[in-house]
Amino acid sequence: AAAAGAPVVLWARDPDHAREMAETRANARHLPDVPLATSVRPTSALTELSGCDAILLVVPAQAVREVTTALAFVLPTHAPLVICAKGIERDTGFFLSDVVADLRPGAPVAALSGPSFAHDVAIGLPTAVTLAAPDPILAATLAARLSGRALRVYHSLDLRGVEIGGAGKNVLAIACGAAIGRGLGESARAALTARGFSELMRVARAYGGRAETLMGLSGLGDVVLTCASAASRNFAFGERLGRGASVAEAAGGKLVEGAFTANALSALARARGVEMPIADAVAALVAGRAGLDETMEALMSRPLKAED
Ligand SMILES: NC(=O)C1=CN([C@@H]2O[C@H](COP(=O)(O)OP(=O)(O)OC[C@H]3O[C@@H](n4cnc5c(N)ncnc54)[C@H](O)[C@@H]3O)[C@@H](O)[C@H]2O)C=CC1
Ligand SMILES: O=C(CO)COP(=O)(O)O
Repeated sequence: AAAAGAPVVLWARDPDHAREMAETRANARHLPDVPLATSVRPTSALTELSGCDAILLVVPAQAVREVTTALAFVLPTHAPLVICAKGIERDTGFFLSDVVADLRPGAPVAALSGPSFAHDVAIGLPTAVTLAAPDPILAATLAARLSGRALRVYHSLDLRGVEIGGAGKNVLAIACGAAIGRGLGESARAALTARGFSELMRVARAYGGRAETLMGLSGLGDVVLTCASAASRNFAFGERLGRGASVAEAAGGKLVEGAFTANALSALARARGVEMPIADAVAALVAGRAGLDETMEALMSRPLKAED
């Protein structure tokens, strides 16, 4: 937002962290080598967001409810909340836009998603993402306001499709990481990526998402990035599981969204009669219900079928 020329209030819940960022003009905990733009003002006072005309919600998916509840008290109802988290609420199986809509009835909601490692965006490497909102004017306006020389933001009306692509690709990345970590090879990774993507297409269709959205940046684009790169926390988590680490060791204290989302995604699919064997396998692996070798064997011994 700052690179696109907007004045930005950067809220963090930890007062020490906000103070440190204001003093050092950097975020030593998350992006240590990137200076904060002069137009970014860190704070830990939520009330300072009350004058903002849009909010980018960049907290873990499982914290969206808590933070939106607090925000609902300070934001005017016309201010759009743009969900940047990628996941599904674990305890309820809710899509994040439904969590937000419940807490801020009638207020505008959008989602920003796509292949974009935070560090790449922060240092101004070329990146393209999708911003979706059911209101076409809101989607186009927000996309234009966030776009800059390095970040290209496409707009879309398909909020559901964008959410499912972003949440689902993290689950697939864990599967791909596990295959690589276990030494199953690049062909296995390609097979998991392609068959996993077809699972995402099926579940998205069942929940009203458009195939075109899944084929775009927020679906295929992010699947390609996250399933192929060891810089992805989800992929790296899977890779460590594949090498024999426990779930806790494999996470290494980092946020692994796919580990929280896998079971919820698999349950959403089941509820609409959609088959997602790869997502089911990741859910079982993460919950400790199955080992990697038996999981791979089960996937490989499924009945042969036509490719869909
Ligand atoms: N890091 C990346 O490259 C990208 C991340 N995302 C998504 O953004 C979301 C956040 O991820 P990151 O920023 O990378 O995670 P992170 O772990 O680097 O940072 C999360 C931040 O949220 C704060 N936080 C956690 N729980 C909170 C709560 N209950 N209330 C207030 N603040 C809370 C943490 O203190 C931390 O500062 C995730 O859903 C992720 O999938 C999306 C695209 C790229
Ligand atoms: O969403 C991302 C890139 O688009 C970041 O992926 P990880 O959370 O796996 O690091």
